[in-house]
Amino acid sequence: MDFDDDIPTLIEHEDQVPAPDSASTNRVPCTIISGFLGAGKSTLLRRILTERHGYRIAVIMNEFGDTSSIEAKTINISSEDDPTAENSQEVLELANGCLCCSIKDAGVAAIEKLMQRKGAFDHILLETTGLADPGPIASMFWLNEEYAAGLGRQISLDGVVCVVDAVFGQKQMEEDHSVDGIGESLRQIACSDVILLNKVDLTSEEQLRSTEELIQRVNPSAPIHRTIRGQIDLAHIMNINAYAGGIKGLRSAEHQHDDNDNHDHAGHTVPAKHYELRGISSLQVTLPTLSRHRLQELDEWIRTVLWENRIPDNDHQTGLSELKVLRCKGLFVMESGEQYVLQGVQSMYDLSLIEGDVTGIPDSGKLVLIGKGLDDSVRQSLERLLV
Ligand SMILES: Nc1nc2c(ncn2[C@@H]2O[C@H](COP(=O)(O)OP(=O)(O)OP(=O)(O)O)[C@@H](O)[C@H]2O)c(=O)[nH]1
Repeated sequence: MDFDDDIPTLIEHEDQVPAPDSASTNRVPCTIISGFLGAGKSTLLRRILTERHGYRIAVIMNEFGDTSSIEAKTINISSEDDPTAENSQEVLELANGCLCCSIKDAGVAAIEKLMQRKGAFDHILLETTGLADPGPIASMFWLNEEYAAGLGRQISLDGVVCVVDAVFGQKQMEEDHSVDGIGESLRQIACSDVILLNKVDLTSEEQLRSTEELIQRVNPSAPIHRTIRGQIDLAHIMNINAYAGGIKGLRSAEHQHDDNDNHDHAGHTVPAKHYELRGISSLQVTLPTLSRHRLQELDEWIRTVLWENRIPDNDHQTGLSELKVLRCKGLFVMESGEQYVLQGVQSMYDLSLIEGDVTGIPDSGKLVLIGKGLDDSVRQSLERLLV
């Protein structure tokens, strides 16, 4: 089931995965696959490695696991600096043109080395371990896009996909503990751009709805797709451009419903929705059209929240353990007609002007924050800034 009709999303789904070179750059998009322990990440990736989809995808897995069912030849890619086996990579070349690479070093350098030896790919899928927080990994790739030289610049972060176990997912989320109150399964959901609710063959409709509701409370902006053994149209997880500043990915936002919007007491509309689950919460705010000055103020507000973990107009809230944004997305519509896209992961964020044709993009802006401590005081602070 998709929540696309009910909840706002900044991610577009297309019937076909767009041609790899249709993007404005020739960077190889990288999708991070996160997910709960045993939820079905490897099953999804193994399916992609064996299916005939016409794409040359490099799949980077934690371990090959049982690859005996996959027809592949092994290639050893050793480093020029270290021709001995120590830092070499073992790569499987699959019949459908995909490459499967098991890495101990999940860093950008390992992928660059792979690209140097085997040429560019149409797409890279990177599996994280079931206990990994995808936020820092996503930041690393994003940072790399900005600062890396050479090959590193050719990799761009496309999106983060989280595979959730339909049977145990709800329990995992409800029992998720950690020192700072946000356990790994909640972090994974919070940082995701797309959720796959997998193993739906093993549970009831009631359980599925209840799990979907919980997921939605943690991350209202990620579409949820139900899957069995990772069966998913690749267009839902590849080339989603979740971190790009372009207009792709924004058009579906016009289908958003705001039935439960809040109105402030002065009668102004700064509609907001707030959800919370075990310390992790999200805040969605519909934004009015912005003047340039207001945009600067909003930009400053976001920087303070992201970098100082506090709201700007509340000096008493030192908040380092209170307020923490894990993911933010936004669309800002200017009085001049210009539109800006905000993308943020952890403390990194990017505000970029949408260039070209903006037809079909909604005329009201939106800000979605996902993290910890996003309570009424944060919403009110935004209202004070915007109204
Ligand atoms: N019935 C059913 N079983 C599934 C489905 N998806 C995966 N499985 C099984 O669930 C088990 C775990 O799947 P994996 O793909 O290994 O899960 P994973 O997320 O990679 O696991 P870790 O890497 O250990 O976190 C395997 O035995 C799969 O065959 C599904 O949709 N339905």
